[in-house]
Amino acid sequence: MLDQILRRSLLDGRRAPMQVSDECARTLQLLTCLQKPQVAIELGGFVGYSAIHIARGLPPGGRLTCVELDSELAEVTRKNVDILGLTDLVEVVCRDALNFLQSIPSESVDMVFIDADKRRYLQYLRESFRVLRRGGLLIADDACADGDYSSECIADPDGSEARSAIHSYNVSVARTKSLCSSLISSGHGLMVSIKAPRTAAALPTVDGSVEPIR
Ligand SMILES: C[S@@+](CC[C@H](N)C(=O)[O-])C[C@H]1O[C@@H](n2cnc3c(N)ncnc32)[C@H](O)[C@@H]1O
Repeated sequence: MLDQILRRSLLDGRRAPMQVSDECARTLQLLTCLQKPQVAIELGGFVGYSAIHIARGLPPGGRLTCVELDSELAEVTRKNVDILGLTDLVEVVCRDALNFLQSIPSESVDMVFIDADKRRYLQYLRESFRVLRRGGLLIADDACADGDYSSECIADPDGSEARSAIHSYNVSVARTKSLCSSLISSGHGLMVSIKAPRTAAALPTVDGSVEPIR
């Protein structure tokens, strides 16, 4: 059923497939099951494939907000979520991901999955770090930076800006003592980080350096 939905959503040939791999989707579902988030956020919905897997891993009472900039894709995601009977669990918001994150109160979110504009990964990191509660889970797709990003952004035709931003993201999470991170090699790589449950010592900055928490 899920495969049929995905195939139908891509069939018109206007969209290059950019959803996570099947293996990655299962890993996301598994991580969601383990984290048991009440409040989860996904940045970059596309046609809803990863959103559906995250939603399937949610505990009772848990909700996912899926943020997608493209109104047509947001509508396709809504439709696909509805076909699978997950409408009560997923809200699809048509909005810029960074702008959305900036509107969220600090330490109010249990899980963030980053998969929107690759060039903005460091900004997403900083805002996600702020909105995550201690013990919150942060997952970033494409951590191996080995995908073809040429179809994702007209302003970055060879994907070099995307690759460089992902690299800076990886360096930044590795240097941030208040994040415990590890790379899972599903698909193009999932960088998985937990915000330290105890006193945070430092937070990431947009240039990849680390500054102490005041
Ligand atoms: C790689 S796809 C997401 C795939 C999806 N997570 C999945 O696995 O099924 C990236 C998506 O991010 C969306 N996007 C790009 N820039 C964005 C932005 N600034 N804010 C929100 N969404 C954005 C694109 O329209 C695209 O649908």
